[in-house]
This record gives sequence, C-alpha cells and structure tokens, in this order.
Amino acid sequence: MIIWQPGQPINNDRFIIQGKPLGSGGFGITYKALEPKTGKLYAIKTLNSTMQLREDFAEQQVKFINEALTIKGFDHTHILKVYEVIQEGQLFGVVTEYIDGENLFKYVQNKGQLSEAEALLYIDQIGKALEYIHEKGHLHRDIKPQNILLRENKQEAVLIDFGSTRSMANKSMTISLTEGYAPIEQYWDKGNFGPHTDVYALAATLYYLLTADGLKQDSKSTPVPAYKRKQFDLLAKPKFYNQSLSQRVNDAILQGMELEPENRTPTVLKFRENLGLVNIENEQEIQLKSEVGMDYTKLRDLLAARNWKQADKETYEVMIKAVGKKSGDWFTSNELLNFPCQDLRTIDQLWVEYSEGRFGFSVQNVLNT
Ligand SMILES: Nc1ncnc2c1ncn2[C@@H]1O[C@H](COP(=O)(O)OP(=O)(O)OP(=O)(O)O)[C@@H](O)[C@H]1O
Repeated sequence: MIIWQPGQPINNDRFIIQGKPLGSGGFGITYKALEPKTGKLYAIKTLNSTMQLREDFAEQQVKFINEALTIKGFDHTHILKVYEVIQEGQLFGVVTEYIDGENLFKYVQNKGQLSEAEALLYIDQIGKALEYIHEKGHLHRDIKPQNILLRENKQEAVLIDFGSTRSMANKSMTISLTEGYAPIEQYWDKGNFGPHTDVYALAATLYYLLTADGLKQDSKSTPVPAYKRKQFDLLAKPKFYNQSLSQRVNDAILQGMELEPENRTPTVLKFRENLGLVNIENEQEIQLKSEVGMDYTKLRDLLAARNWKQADKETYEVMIKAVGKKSGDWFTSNELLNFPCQDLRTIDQLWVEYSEGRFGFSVQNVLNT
C-alpha cells in the first residue's frame, strides 16, 4: 500500500509532496505537490489505500487513468485542468492544476448561506462548464458543493472530481452517488440518465447554497435525499428555509429537482434560463447597445459566425461612427488612446494592430489564439 508522505520526492524528483493530503474520499486521495524546477504547485490524485487493497486494483487503475485522459481533452475556465498522468512504482497519479482556495461546502459552512446573487454567479459558471461537458457527450454525475472549488479572491468556481463521469452512450452505469444531490435515476444502474441527471444535482447544489443556515437549524446538511422523497419525505421549498429568496429562483430549483426525470428541467441551459441567467446576458447586450449609443449587434453576430473579415470591417465602421469620422479615415494613436473606453471594453475581442505607421483593427488574431 502506498501513501505519499510530506517532503517525499516522486516521479524521479520532479515533484515534492507538500504537507497533508488535500482530501481523500471513496476511491481517491489528492496531494499537493511542488515542482522545484518551476516553483509551481500542482495537485496529484491517485487511488486511495482501500482501492490499492482491492483484488481488481489493476483494472480500477486503468479505469481511473482513462477517466483522467478524457478530462485532459477538456478546456474550460470552470473545469479543473488536467495536465498529465505520471507513474511512481505501481501507482499512477493524475497531475492537475492546484487551486488555492476552498470548496463551496467549506466556504458556506464558514460564511453561512450565500446571497442569491453570489450563489447564482457560481451556479451560472458551473452550469456553463456542465453544458460544455454535455456537448462532449459526457455526464459528470457528482455535482455537489464539495466538488466545486473557489479560486481565492476571484469569485471563480471550478468543477473538480471527475471520478463518476461517464459517457452518455453508456446506458448501464455503476451505482455511485452522493445523497442529497444524486437524482432518483442514479439509485439504479440502468436509470434514465441524461443531462437532466446533472441538472438535479446542480439544482440541489443551489438549494444548499441558499438554504444552508435553515437546513442546519433543522439538523440537515443536504437537501432531502431523492430515495427518501420517493418513500415519504417531501422536499421543502427553498423559500421555506430562506424567505428572502425570489419566487423565480425558488421555482427554478423545484423544477430542476423534480423527482421523476420526465418532469424535470431537461437541460442545464433551460435551468439557467429558468433562473434568469441567460436573459441577464441578453439584457447586458441590450444595455451595451445603449451605453454610448452604439449598436454592436451586427459585430457580435459576425463574431459568433467567425466571419473575421466582415467583423474587422464592422469593427472599423462602428468605431469611426463612434468618433464621427468618415469612412476610409484612419485613427491617430492619440485618438485611439482617448477613444471612449467603455466601447473598447465592450468589444472585448477587439485587437488594435499597428502596422506601417497606422492603426487598424483585427478581431481575428485574438479569437484564433
Ligand atoms: N486541484 C485541487 N486543488 C486544490 N484542492 C483540491 C484539488 N483537488 C481536490 N482538492 C481538495 O480535496 C478535496 C477532495 O478532492 P476530490 O473531490 O478530488 O477527492 P475526494 O472526493 O476526496 O475523493 P473521491 O474522488 O474518491 O470522491 C476537495 O474538496 C478539495 O478541498
């Protein structure tokens, strides 16, 4: 049985284990490690001692590595970055980015339940990460506050722990669940799985973030588990624990946590819509239009269609209009420096290029890198 100790060098001295493990759970143990050559910190996850003692350890380890390799292909701001798989004797380790911050469960335990605005910020970020995972044909299947890390002082949530992740094509799934967050279909190995499976857990996570104080008074640390609801226990409305919640958020959570998959919000996008998050984005776009009287709708559409040439042209058109120049005019560096900053910021893909003594605009370079 191998447990790495503080100060232990691994992978031919490439990494040195730092302090006690960051966490350990049903099958994994996660260490903090320093790469002395670069001074960078990483997290390295291996199978834990219980798994190492199992007869089918070798098989389990292959599964563990294959899962890691799937995530290695993911590239999303709100998904933990997986860098590589290393080997130390019999044990394989998955090297990932190290997040200097705490998980949402600990954060709420220390701080108390979150305001609606803060909770929705994290749920929106993790919702987008889930949409990305679903588009790639996978389900996470273990969304819960403990599996969401917050980057210190950044209000940025990152989804971790892909140990339960499965391809949607896999109709028979092993039973692995976290009570309070797992939907009813996860209690059967051939349940009706789909994006709605992660919607339930995401809605339950939001339920927890907004009602943690009330739940605690009721001696509960999660929303009522799905199997209990099936038998006798009703799910209390989030508003029952937190009267200040908006009706909209209360209702969106209840629809996202419908017991039967058929009645539940079918996709994460729909769930975000029900929470008013997708509309907020649209509203922001409308506000951008009126902020300094410029209309960026055409530019946004061209960018979305990746029509770079037309987008470059439209950027130029929008900018000359904003400062009252004639078509064909160029900008001096001074004009660019004094350009209404709000506008420059709203076209966040804008790239100002300097060539042959003149300034031009290109959106292509930035978006292609
Ligand atoms: N990359 C990381 N950076 C910083 N802390 C981490 C990282 N990964 C995990 N942790 C910490 O360790 C805790 C447990 O991690 P993780 O969820 O990966 O494993 P687990 O739940 O303990 O094990 P299992 O995968 O068996 O359920 C997290 O809640 C977090 O506090």
